[in-house]
Amino acid sequence: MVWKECELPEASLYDCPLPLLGCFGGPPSFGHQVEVGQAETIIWDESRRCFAFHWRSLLDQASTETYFHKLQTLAPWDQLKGRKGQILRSTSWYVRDGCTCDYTYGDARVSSSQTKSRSQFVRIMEELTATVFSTLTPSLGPECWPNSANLNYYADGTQSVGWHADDETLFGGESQDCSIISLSLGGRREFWIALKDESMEPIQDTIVEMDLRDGDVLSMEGLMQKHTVHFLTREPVQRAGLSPPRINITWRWIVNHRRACALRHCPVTTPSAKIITSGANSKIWTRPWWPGEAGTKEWRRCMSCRHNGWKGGRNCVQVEGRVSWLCRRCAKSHCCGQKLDPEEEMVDQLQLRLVSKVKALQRQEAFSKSWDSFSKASNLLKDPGRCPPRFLLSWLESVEEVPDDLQVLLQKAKAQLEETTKQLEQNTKQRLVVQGEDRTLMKRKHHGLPKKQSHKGALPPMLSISKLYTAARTGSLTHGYHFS
Ligand SMILES: O=C(O)CCC(=O)C(=O)O
Ligand SMILES: [Fe+2]
Repeated sequence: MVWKECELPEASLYDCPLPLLGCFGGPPSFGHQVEVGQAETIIWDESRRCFAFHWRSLLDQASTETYFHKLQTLAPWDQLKGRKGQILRSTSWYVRDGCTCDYTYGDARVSSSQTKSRSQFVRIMEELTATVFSTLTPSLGPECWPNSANLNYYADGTQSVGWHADDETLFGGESQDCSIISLSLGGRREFWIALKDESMEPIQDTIVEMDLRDGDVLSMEGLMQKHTVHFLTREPVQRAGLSPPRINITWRWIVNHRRACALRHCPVTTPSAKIITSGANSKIWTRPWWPGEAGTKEWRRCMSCRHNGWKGGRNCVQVEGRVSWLCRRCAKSHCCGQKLDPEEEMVDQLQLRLVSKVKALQRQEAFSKSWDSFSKASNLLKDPGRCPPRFLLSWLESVEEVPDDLQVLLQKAKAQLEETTKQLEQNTKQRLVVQGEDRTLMKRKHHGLPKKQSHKGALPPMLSISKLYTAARTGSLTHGYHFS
């Protein structure tokens, strides 16, 4: 990770104080043990006026589960689709205090207009905004809280947001200080931040990686949207279709209301505390890539999880005593005894179970032919170990060979899936995002999926296994996860 000081420094914190949210609860941590309620610094770059902080589990599990469920079912979701009809993710838009501004990214516009469930949605968002900001910045009143939020719903790990900056005119982030505060609910996902070059492309050797888990809050402050881009990776193929759903809420301050908005000429109140202390020893600091920060990193596909996060790979290290190149997450879990998240272990076990079942059937001639034609029709690799689990399950279903223990799980998950899908669809407008090749290309490209899709062709109906996790979280499927 190479963050060098900027040659043309931005205004210093002393010349132009910035009320950093990361410093409200006292000095943030710089790579040390984080105290309860304390923020961990992810980026501290005084030369660019870029600051990012992370709060682990700001909301407890009971709250995250409640809000996840309410937002999943009551937010007016817009389903964003790519050119090939694939769902990129769903989004929703919330504004406070009489604002009627729409939100645009690329050429898709999310309206703030009325919907059936809007009043319930607004009530939940008001409550959630109060919960988060009275914890983060207890000394500030509601008039200082953000006046809008963009929500994203990722049904599973195949859905993501490409490299982009939240530099829309509405928030003024392209040229002035702009704070964005994001809350994660549901499944863990990886979030990368990098300095950007003149053409908005991330500079590869400046990527800072982190995990965002259920209840976590991340702030990006100062001129982050001017100098950096961020990216929510897709999960490794083997795991993507099984990863639990995630909702992300990013609060922002609209500082340039649209012409038609009644608040166009109203002054905007943003936090204005005189907090500029930091405890930082240096003017530039990024959270270390762990483990092996000192070791040589190479951009490769991880040899364990096979994740190709961006441009066919990601930062990997050769951990002592092993020949293979591993990504940050696998290096941690393989070599340093650090456990994966329980949900991920469940996914890995399920994948192993599915792969071994498919492999066992493959050894029988009749099934072997069926698998060959299925993998060919679905453009999959023949080796089941290299196939996404949902395809394995689809095939097992198609040959009626779902193991007994998974049968129970499947039936329950299907019932739950139908119910959730019905509720979700009631609140979801279909929107096709047409991908243009103009000035908006950068943003569009950054918000869309990478050009290549790994799986094409006709597929049998598929079970969205991500819903298993919704079920598992509510306890109804707990017993389904015992594997023989
Ligand atoms: O889901 C996330 O964590 C990132 C969302 C994001 O970057 C955005 O909405 O602009
Ligand atoms: Fe963003």
